[in-house]
Amino acid sequence: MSTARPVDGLEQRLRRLGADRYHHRHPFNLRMHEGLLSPDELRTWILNRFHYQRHIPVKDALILSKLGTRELRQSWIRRIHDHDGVPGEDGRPAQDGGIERWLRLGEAAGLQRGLLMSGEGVLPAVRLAVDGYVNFCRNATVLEAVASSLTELFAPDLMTTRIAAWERHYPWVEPEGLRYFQMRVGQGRRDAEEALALVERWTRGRRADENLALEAVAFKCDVLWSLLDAVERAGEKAAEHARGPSDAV
Ligand SMILES: O=C(O)c1cc(C(=O)O)c2c(n1)C(=O)C(=O)c1cc(C(=O)O)[nH]c1-2
Repeated sequence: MSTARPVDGLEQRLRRLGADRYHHRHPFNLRMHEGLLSPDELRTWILNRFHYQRHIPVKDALILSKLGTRELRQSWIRRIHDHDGVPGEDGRPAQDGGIERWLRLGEAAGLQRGLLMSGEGVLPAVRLAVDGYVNFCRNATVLEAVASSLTELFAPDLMTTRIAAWERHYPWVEPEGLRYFQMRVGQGRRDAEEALALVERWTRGRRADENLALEAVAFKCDVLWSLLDAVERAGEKAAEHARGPSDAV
């Protein structure tokens, strides 16, 4: 009988990486779930995450341009519609997208959509993290660019936790605001399944290619982690400012 351990498949390796490095473990998210964020901290997160959200269709358009067949493009283009929405014949939206729902989330938390649209208040490190993700999808191979979306394997569970935490701890956010996350749970599951099937098809169990996919997901975890580091630090600075000058010499 062989005592060799079976070699883990790609999905198992991805799930192990996520368990370790996905932003569900970030202290800011842990505080969010425990109900410990102030209204200003939650609003800072919503405003800065909008910068990420509005760039998702841009990175998906870059990925679209790398897909070599009609079938792949037909499928991937849905992601752009999911976020940008679909215009109707009369110029009014036939289908709202995630960006519109995120603007409503801002309004539900007391942030005017004009402020979110202006980009005012987006933290420098958040701009860099989001640029990093967009440029990764611009410059990497199609395998790596598609693989970098695979953090979505972990997002639906995190959003389910988030919805429950917000209902419980932040009732001042109007329930309509949660629509973004409620819609995204199903969309994220479907997107992750689709991307995983593509990455498995392209890597065909070759270890070196699987490693490239894992590195892309590790990079994406760093993007999401850095974004929260910046938001968390902004909250600490605001609290220090509110306390006034310290006595330390
Ligand atoms: O709130 C979250 O924790 C979270 C995480 C992620 C993710 O893991 O990339 C996405 C989203 N939300 C999200 O809303 C979203 O539309 C999305 C698209 C993508 C992607 O890489 O294509 N990730 C995510």
